[in-house]
Amino acid sequence: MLTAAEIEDGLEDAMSEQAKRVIDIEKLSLTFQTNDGPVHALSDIDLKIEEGDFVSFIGPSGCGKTTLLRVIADLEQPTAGSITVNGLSPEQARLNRAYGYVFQAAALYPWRTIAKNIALPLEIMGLSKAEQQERISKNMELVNLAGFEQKYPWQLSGGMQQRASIARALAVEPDLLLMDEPFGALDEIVRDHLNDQLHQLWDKTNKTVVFVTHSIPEAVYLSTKIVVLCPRPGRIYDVIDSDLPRNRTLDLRESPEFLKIAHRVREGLKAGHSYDD
Ligand SMILES: Nc1ncnc2c1ncn2[C@@H]1O[C@H](COP(=O)(O)OP(=O)(O)OP(=O)(O)O)[C@@H](O)[C@H]1O
Repeated sequence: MLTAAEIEDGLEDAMSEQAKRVIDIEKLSLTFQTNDGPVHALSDIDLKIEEGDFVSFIGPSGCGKTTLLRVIADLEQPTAGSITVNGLSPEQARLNRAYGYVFQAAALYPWRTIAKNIALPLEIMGLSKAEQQERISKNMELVNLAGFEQKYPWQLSGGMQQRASIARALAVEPDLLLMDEPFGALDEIVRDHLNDQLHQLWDKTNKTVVFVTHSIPEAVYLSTKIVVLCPRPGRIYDVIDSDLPRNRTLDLRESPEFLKIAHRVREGLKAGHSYDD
């Protein structure tokens, strides 16, 4: 028989387990009503994301990756099922500034310096000038852009602009970072470099990241969990919990363990792919 203290310990463990769940999605579907009829963007999605996970959504065009990210961010409403973010509705989580969102294009205001772009959400939050300055310096440093504060976006390369937009998302100090193909438009060498930097940043800060990509090496290199989606209707085909070491460098991509996971992702993508796309 369990003692009262053991029951209490068990309850505490269960509660702290519960506290670590960042995203909980159950039987979630989303159908868009369009002039051409309904589009089943997401169907029967079940997914759990824990604190500190790096989760990639990968799948062919139109399988619902962006829609799923937008549901988490409260930018789209599911038509069935449930979702919580930090135990709250996506709307409450958004109002609590639970997440930072990084878009496909850097989306920086060209008439503002990089520092002023990063300051914008902080001004809206009502932080003092000194607090804004502190967060700008800290996050410019984190993305290796220290010294570029007074430049305008057009004076920076595409990769630097994307790093600046990551710094802007981080400056709000969210525990959750939602990233929609942030490096999709960059050449492969720059992309490798940014993958490496993002991995180190995640490792240092232990944030939870949800990341949309089309690239198998990017998904496998960055993720602790890879969610393979397939289209019509958009659904989860496979969830791969990566057993690669947390400490990673780009040469890991040549290892048999890496290639094995990449192979499983590729098989999942092939199964869900239509060559009409
Ligand atoms: N606002 C909308 N109204 C109607 N249909 C939409 C809307 N947004 C997305 N869709 C449709 O929902 C499906 C999923 O789109 P989504 O953008 O989530 O796919 P994706 O996997 O992110 O694609 P890609 O890789 O091309 O960015 C597609 O068929 C798309 O046309």
